[in-house]
Amino acid sequence: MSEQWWQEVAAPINAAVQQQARLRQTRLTKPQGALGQLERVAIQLAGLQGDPAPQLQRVWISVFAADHGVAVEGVSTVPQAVTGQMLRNFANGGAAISVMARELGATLDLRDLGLAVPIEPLPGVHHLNLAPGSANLLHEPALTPQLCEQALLAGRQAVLDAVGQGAQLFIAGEMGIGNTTPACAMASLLLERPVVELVGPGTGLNADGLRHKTAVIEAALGLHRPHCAGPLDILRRLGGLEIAAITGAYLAAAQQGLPMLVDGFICSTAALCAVRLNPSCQDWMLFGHRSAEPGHAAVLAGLAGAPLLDVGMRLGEGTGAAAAVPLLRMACALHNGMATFAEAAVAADPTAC
Ligand SMILES: Cc1cc2ncn([C@H]3O[C@H](COP(=O)(O)O)[C@@H](O)[C@H]3O)c2cc1C
Ligand SMILES: O=C(O)c1cccnc1
Repeated sequence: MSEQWWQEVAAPINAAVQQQARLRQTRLTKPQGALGQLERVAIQLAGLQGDPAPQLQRVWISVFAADHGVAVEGVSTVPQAVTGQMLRNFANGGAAISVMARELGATLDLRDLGLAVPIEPLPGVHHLNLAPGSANLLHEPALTPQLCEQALLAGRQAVLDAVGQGAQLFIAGEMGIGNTTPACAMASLLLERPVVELVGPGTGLNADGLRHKTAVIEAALGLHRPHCAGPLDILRRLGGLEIAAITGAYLAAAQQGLPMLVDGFICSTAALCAVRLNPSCQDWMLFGHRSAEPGHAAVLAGLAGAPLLDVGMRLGEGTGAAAAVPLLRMACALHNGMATFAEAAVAADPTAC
């Protein structure tokens, strides 16, 4: 493997199959474009899967958990111990993403990159324990170059495991108390937008809390901005273990030819970083929802991403992506199962005019 594996170009899209799917959509018994985004995503999935009849039976969800040193600055409403407690909840089946994975018949894969408050080993969870969370980005880089590299590779490994199990769609989720702070800091530098336009309440900060969080992020940017020459510096200095792992996962998914459905603000910021590191991975991304976290809209715009849902969710864990899977499955079923004008003997074929 080359030193910078993430720069290897993404898998090619099957343009011929995509064109075939586009043509089929014009022949199905409906006015042109009447199924809106459902048409667009079915065509996209056909091209990505290289299959004129795209399928989404096997969905894989990897949730990456890690703590953040900056949490000690009071940028979240809850203590760091909640990261590990929620990981246990994921494993025990009680978290939102656990329920959604069951409902979807999806694989729920859990990866612990490093917690500040250790928990007992959980059966079925990959405890990587790279570090006891990231360092406090208010005072120093969140990650060392070595940790950043290890976290990127951990994300890649999750994708390789998903591919090995025959996954047809990859969803990344995150759990890390305080992680809307690093995500906001990264988004501010990646998009060159002021912090105030991107910062949000995360778990539910009030106005005072939001002002404090904004000041912390601005101070951190003052420290790191002069040292950030590109997306890798931004990831390493301002990100965190799970954000780097998700970035690595997205890069690897595109390289492996595995379509991915991106979640909310934090995952989308990792997606933006992945696209800045390797623009070829963008074609493999679909976007599940627009989170209520205010900065998400700007990050999506930076990715030219059209989210399928906008239902006021702001949880993370991969839940906004998981919520969109039934809609994607519906899009595939319509694409594969509807009759054409010729088959149904419907004389309203717009392509015949
Ligand atoms: C019980 C609980 C479950 C969660 N699941 C995801 N998050 C979400 O909230 C955190 C980010 O918000 P902030 O930056 O304000 O800490 C992340 O862990 C994210 O996944 C949760 C947060 C809580 C409290
Ligand atoms: O959009 C997200 O990913 C999000 C928003 C708030 C808290 N945690 C995650």
